[in-house]
Amino acid sequence: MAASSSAQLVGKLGSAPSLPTATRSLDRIISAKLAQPVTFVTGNAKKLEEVKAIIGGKIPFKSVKLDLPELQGEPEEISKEKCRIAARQVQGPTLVEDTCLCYNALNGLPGPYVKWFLQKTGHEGLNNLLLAYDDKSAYAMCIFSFAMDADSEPITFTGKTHGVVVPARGPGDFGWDPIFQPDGYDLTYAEMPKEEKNKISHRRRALDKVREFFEKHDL
Ligand SMILES: O=c1nc[nH]c2c1ncn2[C@H]1C[C@H](O)[C@@H](COP(=O)(O)OP(=O)(O)OP(=O)(O)O)O1
Ligand SMILES: [Mg+2]
Repeated sequence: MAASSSAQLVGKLGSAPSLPTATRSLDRIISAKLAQPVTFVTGNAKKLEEVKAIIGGKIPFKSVKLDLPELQGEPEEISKEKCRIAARQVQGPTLVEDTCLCYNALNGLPGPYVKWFLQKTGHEGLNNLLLAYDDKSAYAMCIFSFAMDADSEPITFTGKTHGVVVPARGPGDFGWDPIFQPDGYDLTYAEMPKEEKNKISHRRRALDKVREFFEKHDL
């Protein structure tokens, strides 16, 4: 971020020292038009493709490819911490997201750890995790976090799509898409045309909230 706009933001923060951090950060967002486009940080090209297809042109953003740490904890905290780490590098308005695949029979696991299960055990392993259970239902969840800069408390936006876990069907070019079949469809995410997935996906639902927030605050 340019030194002048950074100083301007710090000035706004300094003017409301008694407010709780989250309120203060929202106050700064409301009162400060973005001095530079949002930087969406991800190491995943497929995510970026979907984010572009869903909000490209609606929210001006650029992207940076960084290998962010895979953190542990509750999904919302993971996403916020990921945003704080990314914002330190970006030095300006920062957007990240963390994606979970949550099995109801396993009280939300593998959740944020799905990346490792996928990497180590593949689609078959992700199915086998549910062998002991009749309940194959799951939800895909995306939590975006946005921060004005490294000093701001990130704000989160969550989107969920419910469905069932099935043996892999369809192209295997994006994560666990072949084993997730959203409710109301006979097709897995992988079998759907991209435009269809982007209409109903966890990512779409979260990004609708991000967009509303940007519109509401005229960013
Ligand atoms: O819509 C999706 N459909 C299928 N698979 C997906 C989707 N979205 C993320 N995924 C995969 C990527 C990774 O294996 C894990 C989430 O981990 P997650 O840390 O959020 O993603 P990542 O490390 O690939 O990229 P990033 O640099 O943004 O953290 O689920
Ligand atoms: Mg990651």
